[in-house]
Amino acid sequence: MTRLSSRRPGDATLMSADAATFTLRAAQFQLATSGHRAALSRGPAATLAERVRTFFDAGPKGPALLVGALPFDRDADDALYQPERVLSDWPAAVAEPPALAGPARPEPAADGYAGMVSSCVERLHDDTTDLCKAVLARSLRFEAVRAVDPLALAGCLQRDPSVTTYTVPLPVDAGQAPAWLVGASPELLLSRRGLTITSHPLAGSARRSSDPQEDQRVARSLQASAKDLTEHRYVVEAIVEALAPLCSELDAPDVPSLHATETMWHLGTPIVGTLKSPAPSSAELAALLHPTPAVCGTPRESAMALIQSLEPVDRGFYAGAVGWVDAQGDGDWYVAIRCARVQGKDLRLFAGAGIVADSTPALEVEETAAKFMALLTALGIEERATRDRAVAAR
Ligand SMILES: C=C(O[C@H]1C=CC=C(C(=O)O)[C@@H]1O)C(=O)O
Repeated sequence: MTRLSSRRPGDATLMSADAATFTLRAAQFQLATSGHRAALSRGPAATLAERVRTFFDAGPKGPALLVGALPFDRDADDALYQPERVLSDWPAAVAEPPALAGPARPEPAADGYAGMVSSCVERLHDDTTDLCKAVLARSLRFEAVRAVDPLALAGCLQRDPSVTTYTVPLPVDAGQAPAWLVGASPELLLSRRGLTITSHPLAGSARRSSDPQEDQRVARSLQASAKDLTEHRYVVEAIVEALAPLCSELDAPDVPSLHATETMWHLGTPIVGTLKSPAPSSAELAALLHPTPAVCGTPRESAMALIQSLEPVDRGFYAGAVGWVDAQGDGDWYVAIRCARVQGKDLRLFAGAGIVADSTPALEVEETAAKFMALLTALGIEERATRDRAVAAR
């Protein structure tokens, strides 16, 4: 199977996208597939390992590969399928990203989101709850002047070399326009090659500055922020706790390091392990870890209940995971953040922030506004950054 391509997307003999085009482009690894040969039977995270095993055990013809997405909610159905073919040439965008037809429609408005954060902080101070952290998200809805080409949007997101861009077809009802999740994730949930696994959780964030000195000051202050270190620690603890019983070796540094995208600083921890044999597949491991406290919270069940009671929009596949698994169990799964659900002219951008007991509502509004910038910039509204920050924060 040809998965690794040394070709840079955009400079190849180009093919155009079909409604089932899947792309995942990381610094070291690129995968693009076309067509939809067979669907993996749909189901919740708890049954994914078994469904993947059954699929490959049947010895299907075609690429020995499943690609797709896990939704945020472990109980909702995932969307994995076997593609028709693995592309050796990167699929082309057929158009530029279209102009937006009007202003953002926030879901909820900034003051509504600040209110959600206040309710969450109150809950975190309540002695009768076991909640330690919850990640609260909001969205911005836009209409474009014409149908959005997911590959064009991904192409713009690829200007940031630090992220993994993705276009993942999503299930739609009969008769509806095709839908995709399109994004630029900085966060590796789980990668497996043979017995070696890696994960690179992120949590704790600050908006980068265009002034180099100020940018360094922001980075140092993030590294020293007790609130952000706490947010981060919950994520690393959950991942190490889940993986340790499956590994003969597992290494995670005690202190997180800085991880930069074009627009954000994050705290990150590189985790590396060796699986015991027989090793679970990458899909099984992703389903085990997901959703980590980077997108849900601690403990998972209490955080999930709070998210579902406070957020006005169903996350769908935002804050889920996107990736691939092959018949050997190898694969890569990225946390589905910094993304938009795209369907026809409709775009819904998502951003969330981890809330702990000493979070401040206004700062979490600003953090989510900063996280929208990757997508807003890709949509061509960078030049008006000041105004758009206001738009994103509204
Ligand atoms: C939930 C998101 O980011 C997560 C990943 C990195 C840092 C995060 C934070 O600092 O809150 C979030 O946990 C998002 O971008 O929508």
